[in-house]
Amino acid sequence: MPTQLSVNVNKIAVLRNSRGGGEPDPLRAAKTCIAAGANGITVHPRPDRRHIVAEDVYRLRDLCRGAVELNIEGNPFAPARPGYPGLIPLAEATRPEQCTLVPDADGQITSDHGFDLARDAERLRPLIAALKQVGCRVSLFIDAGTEQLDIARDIGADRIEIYTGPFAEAHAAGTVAPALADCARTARAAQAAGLGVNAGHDLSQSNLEDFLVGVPEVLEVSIGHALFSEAIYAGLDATVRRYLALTGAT
Ligand SMILES: CC(=O)[C@@H](O)[C@H](O)COP(=O)(O)O
Ligand SMILES: NCC(=O)COP(=O)(O)O
Repeated sequence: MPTQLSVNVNKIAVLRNSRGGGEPDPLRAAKTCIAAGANGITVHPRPDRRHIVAEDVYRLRDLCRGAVELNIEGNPFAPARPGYPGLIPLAEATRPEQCTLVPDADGQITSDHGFDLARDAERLRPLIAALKQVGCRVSLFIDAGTEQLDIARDIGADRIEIYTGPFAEAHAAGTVAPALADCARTARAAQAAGLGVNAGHDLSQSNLEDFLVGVPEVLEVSIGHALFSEAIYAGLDATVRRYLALTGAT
């Protein structure tokens, strides 16, 4: 079965929020991704509303329903606050096909580590049960190299998502072998425990093929930052030419 691609549209909302209007619209970007064949849409609404907000998630829910998987990421321990309902209430309201739980602290620039399963398991257990109750598949964000994946299965998780930031960094530095081996070992341990394996963070056209060759049977990758960076470069030439046609310079 080919690895499914879920496009993370956070970055479209970063650009939109920088001007305070409605453009670019994550919904329109998601529509284009789905029309191009993407298998899912990922969002990571953060309590500080820096990019995707709950209102986006409701609209994306309607767009994805019956078409592709909606994957909502977030810290299940982060409390609700004005403008942020909390991950579990948001999932209860929107019933995404998948929720990926990520242990992000407030104000982190981006996700940079997975759960400590031995420490976090008992707090996660009832939250995973609540998500399963509304029909979500539950995936836990996990560092490559993590042992004890039986714990993840025992508390009710369906999948893990391997945090691929260190792999991507090592790939760019030309020293990828140990990081890739860590990812492969963790994937095998998760699969042996009966869990599915997703992966994400800083995956790109430069490193994805090597990752998928080195780590077998990855069910889904979620990609945002690099995908939209690459899309800017891919579309820039044609866009400049269209403006020049409008100014009469060509
Ligand atoms: C969970 C994860 O891996 C992150 O990549 C995250 O979804 C990205 O979040 P930001 O777009 O806020 O950096
Ligand atoms: N779960 C990872 C994700 O959704 C996208 O991460 P990135 O490609 O924006 O680093």
